[in-house]
Amino acid sequence: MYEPADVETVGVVGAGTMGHGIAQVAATAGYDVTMRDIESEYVDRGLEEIDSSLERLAAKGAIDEEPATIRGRIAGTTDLADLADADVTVEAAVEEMAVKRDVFADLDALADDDAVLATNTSTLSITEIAGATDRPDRVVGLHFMNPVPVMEGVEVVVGEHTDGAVVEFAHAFADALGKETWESDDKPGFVTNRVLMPWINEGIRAYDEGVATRDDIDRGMRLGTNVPMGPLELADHIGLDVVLDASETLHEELGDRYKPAYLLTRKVAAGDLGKKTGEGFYGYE
Ligand SMILES: NC(=O)c1ccc[n+]([C@@H]2O[C@H](COP(=O)([O-])OP(=O)(O)OC[C@H]3O[C@@H](n4cnc5c(N)ncnc54)[C@H](O)[C@@H]3O)[C@@H](O)[C@H]2O)c1
Repeated sequence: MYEPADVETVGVVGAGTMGHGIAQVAATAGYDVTMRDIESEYVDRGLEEIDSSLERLAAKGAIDEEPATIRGRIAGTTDLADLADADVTVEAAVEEMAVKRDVFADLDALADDDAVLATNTSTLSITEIAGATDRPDRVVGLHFMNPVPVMEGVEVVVGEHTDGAVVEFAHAFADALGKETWESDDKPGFVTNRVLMPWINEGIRAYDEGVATRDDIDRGMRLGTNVPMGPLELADHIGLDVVLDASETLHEELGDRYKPAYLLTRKVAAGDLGKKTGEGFYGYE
């Protein structure tokens, strides 16, 4: 098993909200990064987001190198085979088991035998994803928080067959990216989403049932419980489709107390997914 210092190249699958953030922090930590999405327009959009995030961080004096230097370590691609040299790959594609299993089977076939394959899944079983590979001992959950360059925490999720040395590597690798970790067993929603998703859904139900205005629900939770965002603004920030996918998985696995709120389902059906579409519980420019 290698140490984070032995890692040269990091692969990232998915250039969306999480994927481009993970690529950015890995490049900022000095690793060469190859980021893959299925369409070149998604890759380009991810790279543009990285450019503007690095510019913002540079303006605040929060990064030690020039944005161009960090950005120069990131290559975008639509070809998964370009991740063949990656010592560790973090998958951040859509939250669908079939997609993740396909990605992991393909990565397993092309990556070095000792490469670590990590998934950023919010709720899906690490063990089931690992089952698509011949190296379930080298598959681990690395659950980054959104926005990745800002949030300091990473949840390390341990699958049924994850090797202890790989778990140790996952903590050390997250540490090398400037993050702090905690560990969860591979149970639905892990620690964070098991507790967070019912909180968000209850906020949406309270809004739908007229308990308070949208703003007062968020304000009440911010001021009343000292969290930086209330449930409705946080849902918009995460993406309502992502919240719904996570809630549905928890509902299937853990029963009715995790049923997604009706208004969440309706907004996703309407295509109002939060910040990323400009409309969710709030409107965005
Ligand atoms: N959004 C959050 O707050 C958050 C937080 C923690 C974890 N996650 C998890 O991270 C993962 C990604 O979420 P996101 O919010 O970045 O979603 P997103 O919709 O912003 O991005 C997903 C990207 O994956 C791409 N994709 C789909 N299939 C692919 C494939 N086979 N290969 C490569 N790319 C593929 C899509 O084109 C899209 O660009 C999900 O598993 C999600 O549950 C999300």
